[in-house]
Amino acid sequence: MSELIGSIFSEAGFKLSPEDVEKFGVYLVELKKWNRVHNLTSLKRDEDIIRKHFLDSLSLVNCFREVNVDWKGKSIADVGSGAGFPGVPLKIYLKDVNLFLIESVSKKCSFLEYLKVRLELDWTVLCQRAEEVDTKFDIVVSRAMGEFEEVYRILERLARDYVFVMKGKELKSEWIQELKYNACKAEIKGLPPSYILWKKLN
Ligand SMILES: C[S@@+](CC[C@H](N)C(=O)[O-])C[C@H]1O[C@@H](n2cnc3c(N)ncnc32)[C@H](O)[C@@H]1O
Repeated sequence: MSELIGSIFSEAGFKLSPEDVEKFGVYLVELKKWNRVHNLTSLKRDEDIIRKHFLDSLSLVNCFREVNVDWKGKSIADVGSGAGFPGVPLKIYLKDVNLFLIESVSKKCSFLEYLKVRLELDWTVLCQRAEEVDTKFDIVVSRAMGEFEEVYRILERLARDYVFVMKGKELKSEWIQELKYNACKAEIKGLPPSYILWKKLN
């Protein structure tokens, strides 16, 4: 298992420490265990979970680098985090970020609270609808929370500096021209190319 995790990440250019590999291993085991009772992910195979959830979440790191985002010590909110994507892989890899996971479904919040203890990491779970959160965060990230046209305002209201939305393969010109978003093209070995929309607010 550790070998598979290490090799998938290193092939894609992410060097993980043995501790990080172990944390991703525990995450995988717990996700599959909880998935037997709660529907947290439709993916069943280890390799699919590692690539499509863990590695895909880290495509944000490449976009942060491309945009020159200084994430160290910053607050990052993952909105509609579900089983922790992309926030938890970001926390494992970046470490020095103050992570908030916003998720409205209580069984998913319970998983995120449990996972924090199992991984011996620190983050805050805000178990409520994002529309009801009245704090601002330096960086707001989100994956698969809903239609872009419906979520971008919710995300921008929560962000002090940046919004990053993982959009997959879809990119509409109006998001760039009318809503003034920019796009990173994530090309990570082992994953189909995908877009991350981003906007600097200040
Ligand atoms: C399709 S899942 C994606 C989960 C995760 N981001 C991922 O990429 O695997 C969408 C998640 O967003 C949550 N969600 C949707 N709208 C929300 C809102 N307004 N506030 C908080 N959570 C929301 C849902 O409960 C669900 O867990």
